[in-house]
Amino acid sequence: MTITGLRKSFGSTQILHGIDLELPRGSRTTIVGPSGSGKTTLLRIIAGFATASEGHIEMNGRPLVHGKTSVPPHLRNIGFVAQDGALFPHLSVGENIGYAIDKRSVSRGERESRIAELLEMVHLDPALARRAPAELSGGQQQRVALARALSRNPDLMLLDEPFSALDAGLRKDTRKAVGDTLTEAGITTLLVTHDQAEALSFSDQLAVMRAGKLAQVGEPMHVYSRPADLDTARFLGDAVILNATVQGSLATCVLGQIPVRLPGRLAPDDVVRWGSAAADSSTTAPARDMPIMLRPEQLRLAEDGQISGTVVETDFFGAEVDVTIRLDPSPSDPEPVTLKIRHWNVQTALPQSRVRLRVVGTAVAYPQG
Ligand SMILES: Nc1ncnc2c1ncn2[C@@H]1O[C@H](COP(=O)(O)OP(=O)(O)OP(=O)(O)O)[C@@H](O)[C@H]1O
Repeated sequence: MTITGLRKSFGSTQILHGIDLELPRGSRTTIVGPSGSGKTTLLRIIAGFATASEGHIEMNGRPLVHGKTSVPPHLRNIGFVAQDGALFPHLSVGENIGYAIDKRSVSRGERESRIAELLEMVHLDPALARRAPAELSGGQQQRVALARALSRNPDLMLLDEPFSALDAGLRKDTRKAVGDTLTEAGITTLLVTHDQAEALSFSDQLAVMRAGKLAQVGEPMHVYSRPADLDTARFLGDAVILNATVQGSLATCVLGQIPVRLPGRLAPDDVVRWGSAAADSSTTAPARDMPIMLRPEQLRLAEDGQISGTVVETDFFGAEVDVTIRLDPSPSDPEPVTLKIRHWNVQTALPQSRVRLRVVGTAVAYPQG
């Protein structure tokens, strides 16, 4: 599916400011963004529940939206699973799933075996078909909602925060089962969420939305490690942001000298313009002050590390511990700098202990701040 120049206004307020997004066939894409950034509005336009003000949507060569003209929702062949699954409470699980299977064109036996097949597809026991939705767990109900959406053999599946009502463990398992099912069926999938971890783990492609625009589109790993701007960096996880002087491809900061690279692309055709001097890796390039960003896991405790400091506090999460460290003052930075790293052993980072640090990998430098 291809979305081009999509805009949407409610009255005089513009909500979507020209969205361009390509969903390769059979792929999984996640749109992540803060509340109110326009994610649901975009999903509703794709589903046909809302109209666009401008722009185009094309699926498998067929135009679905052309400005204000659009194909009605029931002719789009798009499945939709909402946050609460929205199962019909008065129908059994089987009747919910079979709702869209035309009773006139298939026999009762064929219909029942199709329902059983759909239940198996979402990793549920076909015997559940006779139960009422209320007799199922939240995770099972979401899988039934997915089976119902799959019964139409959609070209595209839209998932609007379908896991957000589930508790942590169930959420992870259901997400995996749903993702696997859709990939096995070869269905192009678009998930909307405001959960960063979910966004990074579910998809092949991640689109970060902010204030009605896509701030960055790319592979999740790439967007996480080379965010296009500092807001995206902060939104997708913890970020250590430091003032630095960058010359060529080397930054000098409170952590010593660190190799730096460019932020990722904003969108496929929109390369960030880096000052020509900074792109030049030669040391004759002029030095410039700018912020740099590292992920906390790039800072490691190491006995032979060049940077020393004192642990101020720890925050224990089981497998991991967040360690806040006050760095020793250096001649270039007489003001104390405090930063947070991620460590695996709470015993080697007790509060007040003296530690040494080293930096792993490269930082991302932001010439525009
Ligand atoms: N029918 C409407 N009329 C007027 N404004 C609307 C309408 N629907 C949405 N909006 C506004 O559009 C903006 C984007 O809303 P949208 O629901 O798309 O955001 P979202 O990113 O999905 O947020 P959330 O994560 O909270 O669901 C909000 O400011 C919202 O108030």
